Amino acid sequence: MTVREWDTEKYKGVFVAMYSAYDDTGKVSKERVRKLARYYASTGVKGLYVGGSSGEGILHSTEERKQVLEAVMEEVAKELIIIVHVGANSTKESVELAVHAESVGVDAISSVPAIYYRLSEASVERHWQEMIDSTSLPFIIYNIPQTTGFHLSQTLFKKMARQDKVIGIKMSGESVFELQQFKANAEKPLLVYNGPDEQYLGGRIMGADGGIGGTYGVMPELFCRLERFYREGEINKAQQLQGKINAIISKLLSFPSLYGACKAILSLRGIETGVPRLPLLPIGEADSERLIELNGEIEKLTASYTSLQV
Ligand SMILES: CC(=O)N[C@@H]([C@@H](O)[C@H](O)[C@H](O)CO)[C@@H](O)CC(=O)C(=O)O
Repeated sequence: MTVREWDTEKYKGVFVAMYSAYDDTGKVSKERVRKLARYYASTGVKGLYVGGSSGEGILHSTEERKQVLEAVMEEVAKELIIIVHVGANSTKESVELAVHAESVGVDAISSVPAIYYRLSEASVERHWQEMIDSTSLPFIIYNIPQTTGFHLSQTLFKKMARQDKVIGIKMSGESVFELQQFKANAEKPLLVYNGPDEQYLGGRIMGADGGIGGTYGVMPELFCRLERFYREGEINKAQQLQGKINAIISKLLSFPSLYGACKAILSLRGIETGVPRLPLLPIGEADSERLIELNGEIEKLTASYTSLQV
């Protein structure tokens, strides 16, 4: 069998886990999705991760997930690398989304294990395998044990990673040791993405090839700067910037919902994405002053770092 060589370079770097975009009645708005994607295309990020946790994919109908992806592809497919999360509770729906993703030309598909049922490794393996076999696209495992409850073992990971089409893992668990182990245990060069935005630098130092994160969405230029510091070996500067980013993330996490806060910040910048879908909470009036202040802080920090780019 010929081993297919993927251009893994194109998958390395900063990927925004893109938020959902709804109209004012809560329906998915293709127009707003396009506007959000266009904004990210202007910031220097490598690509987008569509329909993941930050994208609320799991709260959307299959049709809505297709609509979101189509809007993204229509707007930025030529400029950004697009990875789409196709994981759903049933394998059947996940496969349908994977096939659709291939038909619109994404660069890779990705999936969490199915949630709700306490699944065996064999079950998760089969779930992923059906998706992998349904397209000719590369596949990126999405490991996020704190939300799915599924702890991916190195054994299953190793087995999955032997396949040509499995090119990477998005490691949203918090252990950078485990992240490093995924990299070390793959029997081929394999992409590892840092998941926790608070330790982007830590993940990179321990072997990640880039990151996929939700809070990048309100400060994409800062994560691009952090990536650049790391690539240029400016570790002290990178450490300082990571500290400043973390102060912002802590404030974002102090609101009733992280996505609500991020979406409200985008709205302050004229990018409307609506409020998150329940049960994720919106941000109330009482928090608006604090949000304006935080947005100002992010913009000031971004300006101070982008002025460094000559
Ligand atoms: C557990 C969790 O949700 N982690 C987030 C982070 O971006 C996270 O929101 C951030 O580090 C703030 O804690 C990402 O790893 C998830 C992600 O990329 C996604 O939206 O799919």
